Amino acid sequence: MTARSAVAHIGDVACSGFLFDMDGVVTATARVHERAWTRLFDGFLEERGRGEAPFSADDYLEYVDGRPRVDGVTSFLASRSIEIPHGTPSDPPTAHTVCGLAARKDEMFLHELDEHGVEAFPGTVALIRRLRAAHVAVALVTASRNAVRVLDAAGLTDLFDARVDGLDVDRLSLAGKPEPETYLEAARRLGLDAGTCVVLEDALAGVEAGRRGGFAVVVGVDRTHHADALREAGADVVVPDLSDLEVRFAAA
Ligand SMILES: O=P(O)(O)OC[C@H]1O[C@@H](O)[C@H](O)[C@@H](O)[C@@H]1O
Repeated sequence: MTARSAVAHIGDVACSGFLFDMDGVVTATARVHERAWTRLFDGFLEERGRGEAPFSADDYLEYVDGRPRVDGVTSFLASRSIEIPHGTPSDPPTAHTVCGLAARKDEMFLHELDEHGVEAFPGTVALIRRLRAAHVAVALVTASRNAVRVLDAAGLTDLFDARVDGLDVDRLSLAGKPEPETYLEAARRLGLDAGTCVVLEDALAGVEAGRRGGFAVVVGVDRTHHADALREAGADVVVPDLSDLEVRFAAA
């Protein structure tokens, strides 16, 4: 539970906790994931040799973005009616299983990360710093199992009062986004009710999680021109960057 107890307003709504997704909201890593997924699935589809359509930007937004890694593989393969064995988490990246493909994708993602480093979005970092200065609670909620590595690389490790990541999803058997369980767990760790917290998300699955969880406000961050889809998934407010979000501060 956090000692922070102030509120900030979005419109007329008083919010005690701000729950930030990571990839695409805090750090510019959504595109890094998307590139790794595209290499993975295009390679996989080509190996099958059936002339199937390549993995597209829409496939990424619909089936993969925001979901835990293995769920991303399962969800995309199901969309193409492709069935392969699930395998086990210890499968090597060469295995022709769901877990093997997930391991292969992680190799590709980490390689890109090491090569290019991680950038944070200045508008998001500035908002988090204003919230912290005003004693409003902030948490990070990500499906990624690489959260610590990404935050460390961006120099943001100490910015959050609580963190729920892909390792927690496994350890606590939480259902990943689009289910609301990771966001609810973050609110619980802050000692707050979902109805007093804001969810800030760029992924359709994450916005959907915020809507299903009964959070006070769901903010969609539209960096890839999918504002309508974010609204349809349940975003109350859509902004191109969090520097555009109007937040008013007031004592609790
Ligand atoms: O593979 P990781 O680092 O555990 O991340 C899992 C997922 O995390 C989400 O935040 C990304 O939107 C997905 O693209 C990614 O697959």
